[in-house]
Amino acid sequence: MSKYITSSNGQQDETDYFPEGFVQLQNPNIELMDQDILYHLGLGSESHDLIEMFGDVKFVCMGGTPKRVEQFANYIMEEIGHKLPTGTTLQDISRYSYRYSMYKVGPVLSISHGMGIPSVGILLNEVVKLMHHARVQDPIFFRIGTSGGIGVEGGTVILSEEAVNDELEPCYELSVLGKKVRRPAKLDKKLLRELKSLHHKEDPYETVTGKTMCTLDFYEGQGRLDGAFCHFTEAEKMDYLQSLKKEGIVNIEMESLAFAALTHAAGIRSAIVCVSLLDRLKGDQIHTPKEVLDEWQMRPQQLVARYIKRYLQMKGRISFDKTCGAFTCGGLCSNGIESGMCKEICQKAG
Ligand SMILES: O=P(O)(O)O[C@H]1O[C@H](CO)[C@@H](O)[C@H]1O
Ligand SMILES: O=c1cc[nH]c(=O)[nH]1
Repeated sequence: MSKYITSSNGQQDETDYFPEGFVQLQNPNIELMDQDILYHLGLGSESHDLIEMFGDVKFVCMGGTPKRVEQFANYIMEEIGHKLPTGTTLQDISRYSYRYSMYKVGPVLSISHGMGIPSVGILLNEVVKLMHHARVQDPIFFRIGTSGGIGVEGGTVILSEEAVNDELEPCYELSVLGKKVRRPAKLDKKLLRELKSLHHKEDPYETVTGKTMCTLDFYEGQGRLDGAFCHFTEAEKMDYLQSLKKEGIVNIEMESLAFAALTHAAGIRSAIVCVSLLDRLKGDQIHTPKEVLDEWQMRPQQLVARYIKRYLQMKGRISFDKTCGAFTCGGLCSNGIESGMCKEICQKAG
């Protein structure tokens, strides 16, 4: 029988947020090991000084392809005005793993996760351990992805409220020692609101929120008629997609369940920002020209970059008021900026 993982306080679906904000592992074995080899990242806790290399990380941004995460690394470098040491260029830190690509730009890590739950699941195990070994405090994870919209035009940016499986449950199921273990696939609600508030009226596209369905396949698994295998009719497909729409599903992709569940289980705040590549109620094949798709894929990156920039700007403006003995954010808190963000920075500064 399936069961929910329970946290140490015995609650069914809550994870503990550890006091100092360090990422804790829910695995006592790791501390007993002489070294921890992060095999798929090409890193290790003894072979590399992980605190020195990654201790200042605040944001971990993930996307499916090596190209996208390299592009995001270059883009965020421009946006936050990060300068590389003279004579150096951006390097793929995980290049010798031949699995994933990872770039570091100041407090931002940009990492490719490949396609599907197994690939993102393996990566998350190692990145969560990396955060732990590097003693990173309160990291925020983003998935910057693509998806098929349901009643949502191509080019629309979609913020996931929750990730659901194909039975529409917000639940990631994994077989552990032959038994099904279920973990709640929860995303951070406040982060979602903050991201939503960063959509600009002038943006030439819509930003919508809703449930994201995560599947194990791109073709039959997403009700496509154009795979190598198909034993259902167009009418059956349309009935199915319309039923998803009625349930509040706005897009379909292939990593959100594991991403939401594993970040939540690790006590890490996370959000998923995808662009829709097409409206699945209108077709299956992606006809849009490559240059247009490339521009669309920048849209989730822009939103996440706005969040990161604002966070860093606000952090830079925190000062200590000697008169009242409190940290102030240059008046930002009272100027309509999402107060949660200020509070988090203030608390950390304090
Ligand atoms: O665009 P990314 O982030 O790779 O993700 C989406 O694209 C892939 C399918 O083309 C799946 O992995 C799906 O989740
Ligand atoms: O339809 C789509 C488009 C991108 N990614 C998916 O998983 N499905």
